[in-house]
Amino acid sequence: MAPLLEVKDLTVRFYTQEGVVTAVDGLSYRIESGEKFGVVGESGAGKSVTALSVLRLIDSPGQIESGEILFKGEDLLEMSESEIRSIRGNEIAMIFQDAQTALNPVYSVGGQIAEAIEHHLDYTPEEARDRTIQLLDRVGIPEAEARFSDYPHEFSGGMQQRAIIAMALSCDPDLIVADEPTTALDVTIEAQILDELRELADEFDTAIQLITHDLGVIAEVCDRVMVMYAGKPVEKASVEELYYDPKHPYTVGLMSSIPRVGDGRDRLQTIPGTMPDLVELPSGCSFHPRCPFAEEQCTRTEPALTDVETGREATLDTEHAAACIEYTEGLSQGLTYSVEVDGPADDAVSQYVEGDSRE
Ligand SMILES: Nc1ncnc2c1ncn2[C@@H]1O[C@H](COP(=O)(O)OP(=O)(O)OP(=O)(O)O)[C@@H](O)[C@H]1O
Repeated sequence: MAPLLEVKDLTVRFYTQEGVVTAVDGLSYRIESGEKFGVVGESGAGKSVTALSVLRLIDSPGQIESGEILFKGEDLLEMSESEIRSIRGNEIAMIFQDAQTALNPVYSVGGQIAEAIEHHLDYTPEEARDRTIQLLDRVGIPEAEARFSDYPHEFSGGMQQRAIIAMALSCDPDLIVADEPTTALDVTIEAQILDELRELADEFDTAIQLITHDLGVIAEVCDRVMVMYAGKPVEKASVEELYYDPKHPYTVGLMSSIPRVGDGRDRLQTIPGTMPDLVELPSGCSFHPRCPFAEEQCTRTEPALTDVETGREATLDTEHAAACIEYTEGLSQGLTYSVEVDGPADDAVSQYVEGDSRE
């Protein structure tokens, strides 16, 4: 059976007055049926553009330049507008950060969900209403039946986001693309909603592509993760591997921004510097100007995404891949640093935070 989603060599550009922005550059990844796949990186990494591409929602001045987006083996980029519309909201649902734009203020919350169910699943109005109430209840809305007719403004932000999740699940999609679904919420509510999202997606066997700038959110929900920097994947691994054995210096830097229980800090250090201008990327490895481990050759050589075990170029089947010259095949000596950690990356993180590069 074909994998649920396979993105191959996707490149997306925006033609702006400042120049041509390559927001996504030769990106490939795969999501298996039922899998929870995280995409993480700072603002401007190309996460949202990737998500919008999967839904074929890139508008001018943006353009999908090349690549394939295979959904159950069929290329979404080759489909007609009407074919893609029947997939959107039906087989692939989406959840965005801003609930306000997803819920129409002039219709009741329950009414909107029920209408989507009637339309997509061919239910009678009564069946759709019952299923809506069940779903609202399942996502944790108290007295779901009584609240069916409430308008969006009568829901708190957290409840609105729960309703959006109910809406996304209502048509039993195979894939939910969730872009920063809980960023606007308070941390406790965020954790509850992420738990529910994960639980419901497991129950319905729905795959998730979860986009976030927060590795803590990935840990709550995902099985596998792709770290993006300046439009490219810099590391791909299972969540466990990524946390216990991160290979790319950027990943380690992102870890230093996860708040830890008991460390007394709220949001911690962020990686010094900012994402480069995507119109004119630095030479060599795009991350080198911010990398505390960078050496001269990092300014000249752009590292391919490499299997960290074999040193060969990564494929979609590679378990753990990183795009750092440290892992590139043929490098006679490698770099002198190593990001090796026993615990959850603590040593490497503190090394990073202190700006202390290797010997
Ligand atoms: N409509 C647009 N017009 C021009 N450039 C755009 C547009 N949308 C995105 N871009 C470019 O693509 C880059 C990647 O954007 P994207 O929204 O995917 O980043 P992101 O990783 O999702 O960050 P964020 O968390 O801020 O959304 C941006 O830095 C910007 O340069």
